[in-house]
Amino acid sequence: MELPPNWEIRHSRTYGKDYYFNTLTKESRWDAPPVGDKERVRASHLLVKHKDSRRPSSWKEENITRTKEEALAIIQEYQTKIQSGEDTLSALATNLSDCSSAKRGGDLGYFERGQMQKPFEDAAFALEVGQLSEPVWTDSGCHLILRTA
Ligand SMILES: O=C(CCc1ccccc1)N[C@H](Cc1nc2ccccc2[nH]1)C(=O)O
Repeated sequence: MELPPNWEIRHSRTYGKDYYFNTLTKESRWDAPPVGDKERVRASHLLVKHKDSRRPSSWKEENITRTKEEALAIIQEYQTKIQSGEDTLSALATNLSDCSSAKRGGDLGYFERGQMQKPFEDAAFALEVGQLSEPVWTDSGCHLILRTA
C-alpha cells in the first residue's frame, strides 16, 4: 500500500488491528493518510512581531515596539540556532514566539490553501516535510516555518 512520506503501518495489539503512524510528527490514525495530499500541510512557526505588525501585542509583550530590522535580526539568530541543532523550533517558539501558538510549541495544525496569510501559505507549501523556511514576512511580523507533515 502506498503511504505518504514518514507514515508507516503498525499493529495495535490492544485492538487487534493495524493503524497508521507518522514517525516524524508521532501522529497516529486508524484510517490511511491520503497519498499526495499536497492539498494540506502541517506546520509550526516562530513569530517575532514589530511595531508595525497588524497586532503589535502578544502573550509575551503587551506593547511591541521593536523595529522590523530588529525583528529580522532576532529571527536570524533563531534560524542559526535551529539550523545548527543548538535549539529546536518548538522549544524556541514555546518561550519566544509572539503568536498564541507558542503554547503548542508553535504548532498550527493542518491547514489548506486559503487559510493563512498568502506569504505564509506559499512558504509553507513550498517546504518539504522537516524543512525550515527562510525568514517569511506577513502583516503579523517575521516568521520561521517548519513543515511537519
Ligand atoms: O493568528 C494567530 C493564531 C494562529 C493560530 C492558528 C492555529 C492554532 C493556534 C494559533 N496569531 C496571531 C499571529 C499570527 N499571525 C500569523 C500568520 C500566519 C500564520 C500564523 C500566524 N500567527 C496573533 O497572535 O496575533
